[in-house]
Amino acid sequence: MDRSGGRDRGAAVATHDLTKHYGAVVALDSLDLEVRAGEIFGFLGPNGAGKSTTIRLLLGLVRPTRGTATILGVPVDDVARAHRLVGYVPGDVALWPQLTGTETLELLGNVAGGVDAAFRDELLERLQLDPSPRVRSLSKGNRQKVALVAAMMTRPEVLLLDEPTAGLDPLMEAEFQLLAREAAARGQTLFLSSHILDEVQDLCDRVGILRAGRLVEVATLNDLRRIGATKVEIVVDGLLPTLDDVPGVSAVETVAGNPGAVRVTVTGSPGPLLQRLAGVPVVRLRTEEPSLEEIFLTYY
Ligand SMILES: Nc1ncnc2c1ncn2[C@@H]1O[C@H](COP(=O)(O)OP(=O)(O)OP(=O)(O)O)[C@@H](O)[C@H]1O
Repeated sequence: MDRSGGRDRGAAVATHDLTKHYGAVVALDSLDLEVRAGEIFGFLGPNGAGKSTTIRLLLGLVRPTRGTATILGVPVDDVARAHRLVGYVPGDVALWPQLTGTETLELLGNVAGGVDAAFRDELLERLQLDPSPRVRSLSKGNRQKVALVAAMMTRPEVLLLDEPTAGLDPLMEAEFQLLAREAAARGQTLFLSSHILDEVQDLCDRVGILRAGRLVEVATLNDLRRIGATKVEIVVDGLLPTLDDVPGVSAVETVAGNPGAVRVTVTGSPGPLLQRLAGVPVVRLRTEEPSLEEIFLTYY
């Protein structure tokens, strides 16, 4: 979905052959990715897949072994310019323990510039964060909220968020989702890493799936659902036609005790199966869509 309001600003995030080795470990292997301006892009993968490494590379916090990355056309190694365009929440939020939340936001706001104080206060209220205690005495979830407010309060063009809702309770997670949608509606781009499918499935336009440092898929969630195999149970009155050779049909299982019943798995269009069943007295046809969880497990 294009939420950029028709503005054509090119790719918000673009990487080419982006690669990071740590000794013998290939944390990220030749990533080619384009995230469009104004989209909410989910970056999914199991622990250790390379999500945080990618975000650190985009922030210029680590240097690539090979390859390039840009934020709205600005090379990420031009740190001063690139950081004017981004807000971020790191995976392991590290803040100054001796400062209060308010002081932290003031400090980070001075560095970033362009803080809208009214919007910052709205964020604090909506995330129900009292920023007056010292950071050292804040819970993990509340520290996460400080980082979220700091990332969002300047309304940056691009938000790079590494597991942004880690430690938030479900109510606050829902509020974060609202804030993320509002940001995208304003034309901001969100790049959201997560290993939790639920977190991205309601929010993201497209997702990239990373496994062991390699991008294995980039697709909309609807496309992913279509890629998955649908289970179909068919009951006919009489003899079943042969189904093994129907294009897209696999895992044909008969049902014990019922010679007219069969379970099959269909990938892609169900058309060929329906053609084969034309003229057969079908008494029951039940389909079961794959859950996104099942689809993701096939990638992981
Ligand atoms: N500083 C480092 N030194 C050595 N190896 C590292 C370093 N940082 C990351 N790695 C390795 O690179 C790989 C990718 O790690 P990364 O933190 O990017 O994964 P991730 O997808 O963010 O995982 P998680 O969901 O657990 O945060 C892992 O094998 C990790 O052990």
